[in-house]
Amino acid sequence: MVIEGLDGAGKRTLTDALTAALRDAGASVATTAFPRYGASVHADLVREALHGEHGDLGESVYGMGLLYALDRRGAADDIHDLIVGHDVVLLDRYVASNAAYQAARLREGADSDVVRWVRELEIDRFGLPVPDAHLLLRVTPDVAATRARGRAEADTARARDAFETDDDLQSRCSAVYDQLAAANWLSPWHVIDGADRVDAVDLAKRLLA
Ligand SMILES: Nc1ncnc2c1ncn2[C@@H]1O[C@H](COP(=O)(O)OP(=O)(O)OP(=O)(O)O)[C@@H](O)[C@H]1O
Ligand SMILES: Cc1cn([C@H]2C[C@H](O)[C@@H](COP(=O)(O)O)O2)c(=O)[nH]c1=O
Repeated sequence: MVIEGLDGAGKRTLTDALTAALRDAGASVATTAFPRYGASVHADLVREALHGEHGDLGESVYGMGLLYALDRRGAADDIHDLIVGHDVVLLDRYVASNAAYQAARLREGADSDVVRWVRELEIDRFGLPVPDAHLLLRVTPDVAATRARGRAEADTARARDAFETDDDLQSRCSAVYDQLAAANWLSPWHVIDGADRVDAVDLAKRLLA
């Protein structure tokens, strides 16, 4: 199960709450977040590029898309093992993040070459598992930006990066996410209203039903 949404939407917060609720209900749960900052050289290159290092690398849509994909490729065996060993595997961002953000950066939609490229590269060529479902944690770009700003003010180690500070990109990305959800891209998508606190206990019950 993949949790997707804009920067600052609350995915990490929901992942933590849902993990606790699922465990309380008796399920074995594993979680992973992408990019795997601090755990993969490709993810660390991404972070550095999003903070202005490595010349024009951060401007390259396909270059950045490939780095995100290589980060996940390095985790492919681990993800397969987690799926075998747990009732639920929660992924905080996955292949759909790459599709949404890179399409948004190119000012394209869900039906675009870059979205097809992401799928062919990550699923067909790298053999990453196809998720059973996506949860789109939907908030307006304004709400997401406010939350991301608040987080950066509270934690200086979490300074906003080039994608987070680009309001137009976040708006386009929100539109692409809606299109991916409407098309049930890769698997069924469930849209969750993230404007208020999500009831993780209720969500866990529905997921386990
Ligand atoms: N429902 C909510 N209402 C108000 N604030 C929230 C809510 N959910 C999360 N937050 C706060 O918003 C900020 C961003 O949340 P979080 O880190 O979970 O987002 P994220 O989607 O994982 O972000 P990113 O993709 O940028 O890592 C945090 O400070 C968090 O405490
Ligand atoms: C996994 C992934 C992420 N992105 C984008 C989305 C965010 O703006 C940044 C970093 O993610 P974080 O949640 O803020 O840590 O990268 C992407 O474009 N492609 C991906 O595959």
